[in-house]
Amino acid sequence: MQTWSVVIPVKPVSVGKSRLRGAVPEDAHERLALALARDTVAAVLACPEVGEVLVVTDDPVVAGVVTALGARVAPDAPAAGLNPAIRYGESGLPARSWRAALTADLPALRPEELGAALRAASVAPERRRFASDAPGVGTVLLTAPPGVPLDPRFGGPSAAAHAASGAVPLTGDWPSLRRDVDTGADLSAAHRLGVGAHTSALVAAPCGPGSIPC
Ligand SMILES: Nc1nc2c(ncn2[C@@H]2O[C@H](COP(=O)(O)OP(=O)(O)OP(=O)(O)O)[C@@H](O)[C@H]2O)c(=O)[nH]1
Ligand SMILES: C=C(OP(=O)(O)O)C(=O)O
Repeated sequence: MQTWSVVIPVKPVSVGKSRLRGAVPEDAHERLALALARDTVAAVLACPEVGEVLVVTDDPVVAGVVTALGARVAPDAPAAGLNPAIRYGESGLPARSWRAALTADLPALRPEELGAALRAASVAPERRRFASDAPGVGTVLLTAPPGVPLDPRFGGPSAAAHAASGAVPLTGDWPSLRRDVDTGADLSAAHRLGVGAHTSALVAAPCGPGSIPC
């Protein structure tokens, strides 16, 4: 079994997850953004295939929470957006490691599904691999074998961008891995799959009074 080093970029919660604003009361938005990242990082650290997690963030609260979970933290030194943050994080990983980048908005992530995706990424073809999000438009996971740069193309229709750059899609049935949360509807879908403890604590049961949208 390969052991993976995983980079997770996290935007400061004061500005992150802007498309999700309104899904919970305004005064809970930043706590929700923090909870999404916290549940994601906890699931990644619980995955036996993962040897280390490096979170790239300028948010001191996120940094404190993920450090307590067992992740390493690097500042977002480039301050130039998501892909530069991932490249910067990658530069801090062991040179000959199997590497992955994962978004921090996967609150339903199950460690066994991430592990299955990483195992699939470590067999032939030993190339850059990616897992698209549930709609098949974005990307949740990008991987590279030792010696091959991740060369991330996250943002917008990134599944097509990763494929065009030569990365090979991972085709497994991993609903919790593919369920990123950008909108209230995504949050409802994640809640139906079963979210981690911190997200769960902030999200009422779907379809009830005062609940997130169904
Ligand atoms: N360190 C860092 N992480 C980023 C940056 N931009 C996005 N991310 C992270 O990259 C992942 C995917 O980004 P999005 O899903 O678009 O998240 P977002 O930018 O917070 O969401 P919106 O404001 O709704 O666009 C999330 O884990 C974000 O926290 C950045 O400039 N720096
Ligand atoms: C950054 C990405 O995520 P989102 O769909 O949240 O913009 C992406 O899919 O490349």
